[in-house]
Amino acid sequence: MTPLALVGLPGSGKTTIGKHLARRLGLPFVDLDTRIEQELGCSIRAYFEAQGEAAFREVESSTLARLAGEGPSVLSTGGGIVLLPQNREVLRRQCRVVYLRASPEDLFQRLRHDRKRPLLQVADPLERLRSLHAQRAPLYEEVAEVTVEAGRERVQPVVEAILSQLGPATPGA
Ligand SMILES: Nc1ncnc2c1ncn2[C@@H]1O[C@H](COP(=O)(O)OP(=O)(O)O)[C@@H](O)[C@H]1O
Ligand SMILES: O=C(O)C1=C[C@@H](OP(=O)(O)O)[C@@H](O)[C@H](O)C1
Ligand SMILES: [Mg+2]
Repeated sequence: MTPLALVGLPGSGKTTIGKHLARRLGLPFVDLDTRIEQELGCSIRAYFEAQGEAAFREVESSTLARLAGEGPSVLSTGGGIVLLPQNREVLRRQCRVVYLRASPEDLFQRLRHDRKRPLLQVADPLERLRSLHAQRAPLYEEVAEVTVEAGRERVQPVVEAILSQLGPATPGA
């Protein structure tokens, strides 16, 4: 059985929804960013600031490749996981992928006071979210088997929408 991977922009709920979904399916929950932080021994924001984004992407890519081969789980990724082609290949071939779709405006409302996300620590985070959305939405769509609206719905209805769209072949169901 393959991992169920959640993709989407920062704040779309990958970590939050992933925990609920894993509990519902009786599967282990793995948050890629948390795993990376444990392995690096520092926060992603600190690593970004010290080593730069390219170094983070390398660590992220090798961690994804390893976790995707570890068996069934709900795997919450980071928002930039789709940037490298090799990650898209791993997601397409080795995972069932759910895209949590949300508008930059809704995400800005959620994240305006959040200080953990390095890419949003800029003068105009809404503009940054708009440009991340323009760049990444086609990439999320390219890897996703299922897309659910996650910007305005509460957590539980998003979980139900995912389960009903994935259907009976859902791992662990
Ligand atoms: N469907 C939702 N409705 C309301 N708040 C949400 C929803 N999904 C996530 N949140 C909140 O938004 C913030 C970002 O969620 P998070 O799960 O960290 O997103 P991601 O992992 O995609 O960056 C958290 O404070 C979380 O509680
Ligand atoms: O969008 C991105 O490029 C990133 C999103 C973050 O995860 P979330 O999507 O959970 O915020 C984290 O992986 C890192 O800060 C980079
Ligand atoms: Mg997250």
